[in-house]
Amino acid sequence: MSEVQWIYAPWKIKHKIFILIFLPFVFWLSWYSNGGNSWTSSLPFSCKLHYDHARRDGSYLDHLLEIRLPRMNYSQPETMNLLRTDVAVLTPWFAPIIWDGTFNIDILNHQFKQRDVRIGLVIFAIKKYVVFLQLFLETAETFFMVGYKVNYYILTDRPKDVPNVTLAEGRRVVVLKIPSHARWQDVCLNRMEIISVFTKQQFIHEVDYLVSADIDMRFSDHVGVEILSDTFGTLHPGFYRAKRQHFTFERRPASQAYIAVDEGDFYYAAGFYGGTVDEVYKLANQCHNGIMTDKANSIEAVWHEESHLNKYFLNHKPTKILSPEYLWDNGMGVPEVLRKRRFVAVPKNHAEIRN
Ligand SMILES: CC(=O)N[C@H]1[C@@H](OP(=O)(O)OP(=O)(O)OC[C@H]2O[C@@H](n3ccc(=O)[nH]c3=O)[C@H](O)[C@@H]2O)O[C@H](CO)[C@H](O)[C@@H]1O
Ligand SMILES: [Mn+2]
Repeated sequence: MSEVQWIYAPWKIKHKIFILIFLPFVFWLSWYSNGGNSWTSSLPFSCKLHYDHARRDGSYLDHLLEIRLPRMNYSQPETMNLLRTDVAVLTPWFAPIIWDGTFNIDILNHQFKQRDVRIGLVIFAIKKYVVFLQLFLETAETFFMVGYKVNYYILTDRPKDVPNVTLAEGRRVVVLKIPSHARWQDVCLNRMEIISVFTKQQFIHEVDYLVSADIDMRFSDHVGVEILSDTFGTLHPGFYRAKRQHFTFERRPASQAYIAVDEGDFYYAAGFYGGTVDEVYKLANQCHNGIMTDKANSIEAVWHEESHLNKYFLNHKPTKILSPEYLWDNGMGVPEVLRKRRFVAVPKNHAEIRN
């Protein structure tokens, strides 16, 4: 008799039992150790997906990518000298306030490029506001997130009026048709609901960060990854020097946007804010809920969704604050602290354009 013992013989009854019990266990272990996201994550063909994901995440493959990146030469960061002496560059909750002179864009690009971040710029062009699209898009191509993947999400009731603008590689226009509203106030208020719905449905699968901007604006200087953070808000050009009791917060306690006179950090403009897709979803959803509750109580906040945004940022402090360089109105002149005007209001005839 032969002494050969089969170590692995799937055709034998005992080994079949072995396969039936052991193989599922191997798959389960692999799935579990992959974070339990998807059973396909344990298969080899998903490696590339995971690699791409990790790149964007800035997580565990960083050290591999770094080998291929060039060395950087830049002057040593200062520990004993201030970058700016004329403005605050940090909030009491340790969020940086972004002014010209406070950041080195080369260092930031070096960091963000490794993650290959994708940015969604959300803009509404309802009714006559489509006239602002051309200049907005052209100047965004020159100044906004140059060198990065950008999706321009244009929410409009007039898709046919979206102009054809030449875009750099990796950047595209995504036109999303939405209904219009008779009152301009409702167009503004409705932005929160639309952003929350599309973020959950679509944006979350396509980009890493979302930036929401007014359309009656043009870019006139660099706006790049220095703005990106979990959440960021912009200091309103009309109130960045004002005392909090003069902020135009909603002051009626009946509104969900109510803020007392002795509360509030800054007055944030609704014309430029953003964050990671997850955080923008939470923000838009919560503001939308506040707006709906107000509606049920027959009250409309004084500055519409901007009032609700300010209430949200009071309770959920932004992790970065943009100086008014990132939202300026030339009607306010050009104070000395403002070394750059990056995103500027385009003058408009309110009565004409809103009706
Ligand atoms: C710079 C800034 O902080 N602007 C805020 C401010 O004024 P603005 O006076 O700048 O508001 P606005 O007329 O620009 O309206 C806000 C945005 O809604 C869209 N829109 C509005 C009306 C319309 O018929 N079609 C249309 O597409 C468009 O994207 C526009 O940019 O107050 C508004 C609410 O009162 C919003 O909070 C704006 O974000
Ligand atoms: Mn505006």
